Amino acid sequence: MEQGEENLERLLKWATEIGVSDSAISQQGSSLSCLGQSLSISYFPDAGGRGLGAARDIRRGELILKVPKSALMTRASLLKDERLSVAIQGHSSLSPIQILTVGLLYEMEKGRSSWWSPYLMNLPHSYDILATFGEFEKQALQVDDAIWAAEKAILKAELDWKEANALMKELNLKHRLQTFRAWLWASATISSRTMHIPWDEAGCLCPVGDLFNYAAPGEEPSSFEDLELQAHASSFQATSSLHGDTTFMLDIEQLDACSERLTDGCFVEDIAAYCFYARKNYKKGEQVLLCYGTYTNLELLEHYGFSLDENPNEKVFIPLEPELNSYNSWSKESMYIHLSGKPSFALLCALRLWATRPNQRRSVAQFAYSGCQLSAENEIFVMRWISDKCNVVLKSLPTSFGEDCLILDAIAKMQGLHDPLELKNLLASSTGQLRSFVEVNGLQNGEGGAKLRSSWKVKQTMERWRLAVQWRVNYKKILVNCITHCAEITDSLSCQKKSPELNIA
Ligand SMILES: C[S@@+](CC[C@H](N)C(=O)[O-])C[C@H]1O[C@@H](n2cnc3c(N)ncnc32)[C@H](O)[C@@H]1O
Repeated sequence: MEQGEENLERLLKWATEIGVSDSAISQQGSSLSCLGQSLSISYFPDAGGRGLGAARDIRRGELILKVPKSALMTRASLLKDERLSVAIQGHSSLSPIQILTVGLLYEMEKGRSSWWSPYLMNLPHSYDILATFGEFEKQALQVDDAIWAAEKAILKAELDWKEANALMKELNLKHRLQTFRAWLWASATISSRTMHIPWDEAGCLCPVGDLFNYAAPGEEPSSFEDLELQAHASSFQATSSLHGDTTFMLDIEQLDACSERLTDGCFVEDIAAYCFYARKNYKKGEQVLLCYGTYTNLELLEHYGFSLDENPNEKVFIPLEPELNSYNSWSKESMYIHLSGKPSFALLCALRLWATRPNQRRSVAQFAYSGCQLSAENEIFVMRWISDKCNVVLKSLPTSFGEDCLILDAIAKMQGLHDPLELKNLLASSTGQLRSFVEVNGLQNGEGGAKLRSSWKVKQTMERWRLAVQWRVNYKKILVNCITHCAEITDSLSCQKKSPELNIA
């Protein structure tokens, strides 16, 4: 058996002993594995890698996993260690997340003697959140807002680490656990894996529960989603009561308590356990996904180290005239382009009003705010204005959408090639941004292919570079879609204007 498999087996055995269960019927200690009834660990190459699959057909709203409070790694559970607890008292300025981060490193130091060791040894060895990006990957984001987000994330991580240095020294952590690299690992673990708990803003690490990969919530308002889920949950409550097992209920208050993070998992006070509920029906073998919250791709990259090609919550902001804000009460955050390329409701309203003669604005404001077109001329002006802005943004970036798609293909090819000779030839023939990657990573000599294949660091840089290019491809795709959308509207309105009986102006 491979080391990875052995480690997973150890995790499942330990989790079973401490009461983690994917079965609605409590079977602490009586089952060989805490999984197998509803879920099983599988590998999903296109959606998060290691994750949890349905071990049977699952109905929406069903409780699929329960992790007792005693298994959660929280600040409170870590601070049961007296040495840590005493040391922390002298560092009251550290934030809850900094304390959880130090606590995690402190447990890592304990190695096999840590109570959480079966869990800790199954954590990823490295992460790709924005704070881990080097200069090359950061610049590969191309868009100022994204580069700033990366810079901010890196500076924040450095500052947090420096502030926690004294405590780590006092705890006498091994040198390698006191490095910025180790800090990045621990803070990325916390950023990408913690779940909300009502009693601690730092959240908790939830063994087994943190194996669920992410699915974005749809476009429907979350309150509607919640209501639907609540309705289903009440029927689940009735069913489970029939079995005389009232512990497996998800009531409305508990559901409301599910917060920004894993919104379909929440801590249920009555049974003192973290509970996970299926957000839709699943067929046996399908990956069971969880919604960690509503995130744009940049936010996903920042906190979780991945982005989605089809993220319904993606937003692309285009530069707006400063005076635009004085004509409306929409916030800047509400004026953006959707995944589909369509302008947001607020952006359209604001621009329609802004494009109206000042002395007419008052009289048409009501129409504009209800989302109506004001006239064909007005709409055509607005569409052309948006389209021009999108074009300006696209042209200001160093590479085009088409070039980026080719770069992504080339990266995929490099990541998939295993023959050093083929890799060497590919590297030798590289041009443009691929050439820059080759040079920055010292791959230009004859050994480049072998280095690319064997160096963990180069592979990591390439994966982060891929993530940056993938992010900007999706960003540009939305701008391209928006230009197409604007052209379609403009064309159709121009045609209508030419036929007087259809003129809507
Ligand atoms: C809570 S963990 C999920 C389990 C994780 N795959 C593992 O092997 O431990 C969250 C991490 O999984 C990965 N992930 C989750 N959902 C994903 C998705 N839809 N696409 C790509 N990566 C995803 C990201 O690396 C993210 O930081």
